[in-house]
Amino acid sequence: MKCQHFGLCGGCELDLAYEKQLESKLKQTQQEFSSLFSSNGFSSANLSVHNSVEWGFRARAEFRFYTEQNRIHFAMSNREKNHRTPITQCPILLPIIQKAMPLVIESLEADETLRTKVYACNFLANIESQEIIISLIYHKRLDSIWEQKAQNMRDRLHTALNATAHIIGRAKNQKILVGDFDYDSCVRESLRLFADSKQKQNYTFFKQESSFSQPNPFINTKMLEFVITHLKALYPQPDNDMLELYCGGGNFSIALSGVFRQILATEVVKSAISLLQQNMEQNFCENITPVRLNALETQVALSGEREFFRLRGIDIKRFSFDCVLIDPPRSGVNELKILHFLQQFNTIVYVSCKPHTLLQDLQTLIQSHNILHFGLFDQFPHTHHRECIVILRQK
Ligand SMILES: C[S@@+](CC[C@H](N)C(=O)[O-])C[C@H]1O[C@@H](n2cnc3c(N)ncnc32)[C@H](O)[C@@H]1O
Repeated sequence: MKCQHFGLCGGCELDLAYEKQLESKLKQTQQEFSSLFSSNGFSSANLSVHNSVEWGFRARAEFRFYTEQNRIHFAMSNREKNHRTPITQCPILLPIIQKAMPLVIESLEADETLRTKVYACNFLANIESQEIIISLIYHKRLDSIWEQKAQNMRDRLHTALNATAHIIGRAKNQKILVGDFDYDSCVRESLRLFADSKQKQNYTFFKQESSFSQPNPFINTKMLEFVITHLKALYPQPDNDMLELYCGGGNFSIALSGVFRQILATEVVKSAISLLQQNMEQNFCENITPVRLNALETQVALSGEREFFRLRGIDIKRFSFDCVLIDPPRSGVNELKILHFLQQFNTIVYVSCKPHTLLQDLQTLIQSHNILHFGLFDQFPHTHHRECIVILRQK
């Protein structure tokens, strides 16, 4: 293992050659889903596996600080014990985050205002390693002196990293932005899909410090390509409409806007909906309608069970949905009413970060649908985590 903190920090778990890790994830998935596959007539040999870059892939990181003999360190908790391990490097992070880590420590050690009562630090960077947000979180009120010091720190980081650096100071009921953000608390990422082919799809996507964003941008590119490729085969012309639940800032919505005539994208978090609106504007996507509704509310609204003020001005009847895409949190859909609603669509795309809940939800969905494609994506090498995308079609 390349990392000196392996076994002490609670992050990585697998100390195996990368090919062996993929093999074992594939085997485990085939075993767990074998009876579901056979009852649905899907051959597990058709399960596709998508590898990640092995190191330098993670665009988000969260650390605590740990002070020992007047020296400040990044820290991670050990999985079993409630013990903080000092971290000096982390090779799974994007190169710009790895480069920024010792510079952050240097800045804190050199300045008492920045160092006092700081207890955590989050990083968010873009795939190109050209832009980074460093969030410093405090147990104290931040004042103008802190802001000036943070500005100096940002200028130093900017030069040392040869990249755009921003600092966010957070404390109770307080958030101070230090940097020239293009959009509130966001980094700008250039997505290059199908880079080696004629159907290149390049666009810009904003990722926000406080909202969900895909942690491994290399795997995210592969996930988007997988979904676009298979949906384009089902929908060669943009004549159909798609409903999306759990859309976040529009990672899938923006990528799929060329495949569909219209997309209705729903999500529970208000700031994620604003982020999606910003991403639509940035990419001139006029065929996406974002609405803040949770998954159950979406089902209730579209089934005509109740009217929502949040849907005022939106003519639901103008949509003719054929496809639904869902990307729920780890708990899955886990609601029979929503699963039955999903069964009304010809195509279901299920993006899952937890095979266990995916398996549970699929038990219902395969009663009406056949599995066409099943992709396993290695979002987090060196851990047991498995990300799956399943595309189902009505029987
Ligand atoms: C795994 S993220 C996926 C986001 C997006 N598809 C992406 O790729 O970035 C799950 C999203 O579901 C949202 N969410 C969580 N519970 C929800 C619910 N009950 N109804 C709707 N959205 C929900 C979260 O806010 C989050 O944005």
